[in-house]
Amino acid sequence: MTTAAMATDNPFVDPIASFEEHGRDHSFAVDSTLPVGKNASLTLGTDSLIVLDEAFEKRDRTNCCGLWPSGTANTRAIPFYNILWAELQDDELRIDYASPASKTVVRAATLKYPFERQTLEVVHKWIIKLLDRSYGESQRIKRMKVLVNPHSGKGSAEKWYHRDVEPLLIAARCTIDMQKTKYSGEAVEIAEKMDIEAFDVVASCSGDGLPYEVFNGLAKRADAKKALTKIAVVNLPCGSGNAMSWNLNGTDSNSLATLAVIKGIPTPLDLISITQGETRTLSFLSQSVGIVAESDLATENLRWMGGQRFTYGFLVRLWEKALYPCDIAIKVAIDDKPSIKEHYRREKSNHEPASERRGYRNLLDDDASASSGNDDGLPSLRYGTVNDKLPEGWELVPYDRLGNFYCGNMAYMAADSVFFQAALPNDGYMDLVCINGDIPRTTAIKMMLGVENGNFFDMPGVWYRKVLGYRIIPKSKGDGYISIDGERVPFQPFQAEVHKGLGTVLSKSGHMYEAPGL
Ligand SMILES: Nc1ncnc2c1ncn2[C@@H]1O[C@H](COP(=O)(O)OP(=O)(O)OP(=O)(O)O)[C@@H](O)[C@H]1O
Repeated sequence: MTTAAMATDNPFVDPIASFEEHGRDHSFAVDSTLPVGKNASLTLGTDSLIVLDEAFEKRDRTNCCGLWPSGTANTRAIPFYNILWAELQDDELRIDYASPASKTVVRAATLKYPFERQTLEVVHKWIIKLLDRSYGESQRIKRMKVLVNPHSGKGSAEKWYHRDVEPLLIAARCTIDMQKTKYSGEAVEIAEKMDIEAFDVVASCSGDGLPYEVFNGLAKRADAKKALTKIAVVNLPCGSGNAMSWNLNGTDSNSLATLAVIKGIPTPLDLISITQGETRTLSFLSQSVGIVAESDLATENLRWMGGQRFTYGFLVRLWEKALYPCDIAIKVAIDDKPSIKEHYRREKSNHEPASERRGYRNLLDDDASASSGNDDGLPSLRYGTVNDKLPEGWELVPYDRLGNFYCGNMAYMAADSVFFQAALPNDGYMDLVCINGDIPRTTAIKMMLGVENGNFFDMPGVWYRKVLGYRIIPKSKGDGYISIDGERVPFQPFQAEVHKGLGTVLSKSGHMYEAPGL
């Protein structure tokens, strides 16, 4: 049988290898299949390692509840994405991989095969190829600072770390320095003081609160710009709100998120400077004034309701047609939905390297000169602070019927809630949604459902813009709610401006969020 025929008959033959091999020598095919032991072989397929082993048939006929891609009784296809490591130990070839235990759980597992000493060089080369295909552009053996918030969510973060996270990191040969946070704000101090040369990643086993602290700790350093570029901030979801993990890992399962981090690609992330009073902080997720802030922050007493508490708070306020009058000045970048869609599609097909996705070098914008700053600290503020006079061209407009002011830097705000369908990790814009508070109740409920079913962006009452900065001055008397990344801040005016690609995260694609998009 010719190789070409084999390729069509046998789904496990790498078609590229077959094509290259056709009419040439047979070196690639020999190299991609490694005979191991008497009745087994390992083949580098198109996107999987194909393990052919007579012993499977006797040992396990169940294909692990159908969780592996289909093979025959004596083959197993392990996606390269699931391969964690491979090496020679004594006279054995050892392959560590993430084995599916259910649809939402993977566990570290190992394959071991003996090999002949005289084939050492061949096996060695084969391992190099396997690891190349398994990691692609993702860094291997990541050096991880892991922070565990024992109080996150229902208080299980430490247990989940030891059960779901650590074994996978060890199997992938990551180096781990784990620390439990002892008090609120400690992650800021840890990030501010850490040796950034000794680590590649800070992973928080928590909700979104700890990554927020880590970004802000890195931002406090004298070498903030370098630290935010070098250290990837990631979330291993253990909280009640795990938006960061949904956006970047596509899951709130700890073990699947750990695998996504192990295989994650460094991705610049826009960060937003918030000035309020005399403070300057960084936001990575969202800012809200009005119904969203209040539904989240004013329902802490309803925590027992779990995820439903937010929906309940939202519906009560919708029913009351609550208004949150504000004066707002906005530096708009794109203000109509067709242009936003076009921008989104253009960015989706843009695969320029990470180094090109930071700063405002290429933005033809009058304010670009001050964008990057000249020193190693945080970039200077192009639009000044909330205490400065309004930047030129900005105009404060009364929004007296405002119901919801919601500005996002990521797409998912919670599981199943893609509020910002056009959000991109490093397009240099924030996504701003404004909704009037006096729209009919039925429309408001349709909008709420639209967030879950993906129709939200196109709804007529949803005012969606891409913006570079804004100032907001709440007008109601007394104490209201403003939320920055889910944390309550004083009910006072604040100003925001975005810094293109200032931070770094790990993502699956290297340039997009895991949300369905537009
Ligand atoms: N040991 C600790 N004791 C009390 N608070 C802590 C401790 N460690 C961290 N925190 C605080 O817990 C808060 C919540 O952090 P987390 O990252 O888990 O986000 P979250 O999504 O808000 O959590 P939750 O799941 O509780 O809603 C953070 O503000 C952090 O400062």
